[in-house]
Amino acid sequence: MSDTPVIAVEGLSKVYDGGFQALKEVDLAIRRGEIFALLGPNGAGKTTLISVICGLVNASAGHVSVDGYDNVRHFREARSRIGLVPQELTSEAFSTVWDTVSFSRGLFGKPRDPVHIEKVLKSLSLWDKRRNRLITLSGGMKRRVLIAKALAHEPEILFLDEPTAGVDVELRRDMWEVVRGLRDNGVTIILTTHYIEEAEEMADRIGVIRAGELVLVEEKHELMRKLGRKELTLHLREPLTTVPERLAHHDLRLADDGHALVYTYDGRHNGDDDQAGIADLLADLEEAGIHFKDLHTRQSSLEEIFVSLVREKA
Ligand SMILES: Nc1ncnc2c1ncn2[C@@H]1O[C@H](COP(=O)(O)OP(=O)(O)OP(=O)(O)O)[C@@H](O)[C@H]1O
Repeated sequence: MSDTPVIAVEGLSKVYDGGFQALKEVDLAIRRGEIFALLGPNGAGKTTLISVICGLVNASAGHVSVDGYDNVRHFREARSRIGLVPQELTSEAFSTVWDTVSFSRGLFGKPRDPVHIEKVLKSLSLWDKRRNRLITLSGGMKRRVLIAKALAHEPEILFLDEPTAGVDVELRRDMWEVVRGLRDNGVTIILTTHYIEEAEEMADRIGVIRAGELVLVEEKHELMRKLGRKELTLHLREPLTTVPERLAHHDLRLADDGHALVYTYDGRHNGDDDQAGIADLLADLEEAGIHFKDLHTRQSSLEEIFVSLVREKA
């Protein structure tokens, strides 16, 4: 993986006609070969950001370079490196899979290359359906056709706008496999999603956009480690009505009508600190004569982290 970002966004702002500012001085560097998930509430500016990077919407200020090419001055070079997967198939209902995908390649001025189209269709398990008209395909296959179209001109970078919006769980997992496969073949992937689970499952890095500002860009694991909270739940033999005074210095609360004690600790202090905290707690419990019959731990999900982040910045 080279160090030069495959996409460099600098000081990008967008004010739409009418004066609405949808992006505010966004800086972002996408690494070659990564899966980057852009998260944000409705109207945060995700689609605007993608559209500006892809050259579909003009920026009001700032620059974007794609593989070293300025996306305005060298639009063709920049755009040819990008595949864009929209949410839905428009028109073309009566074309065949093969024709639709081949046509997309032509739009980028690339010479016909049946071998490449065959490779793309096979990689997306669409080969058997190549003679089918789009109207005869299932929802999942149509989504695959969208990806095939975006890959027809051999882009290095693939943007997926809400790749699994409104699809069932099985198809979602299936799409995740497809996207991972593309990444394994060296394609850089940028996806927007409302499903935090999707980012948690797939992304190497996560960017959170809120009201046009990129409020955070972080390695997924780092984000979960830094902001994640951990919980230890002790299921008690005898229920308690209050947390005993001698345990008050631990961060404890009662749950399950006094049948459980929940100890919350910070994901930040992984390691010795926590070990000491839990060991102290257990010793104090023993001394207080509180016995438990079972315990379990959990770590906060990206969803919880995200909700607290968006709330924090509000
Ligand atoms: N052509 C336009 N003219 C004026 N305002 C626009 C235009 N397109 C988008 N906006 C506004 O810019 C803001 C960002 O929109 P954008 O579509 O980028 O958000 P998003 O994060 O993709 O949202 P969603 O998750 O709902 O798709 C919104 O307030 C939207 O109303």
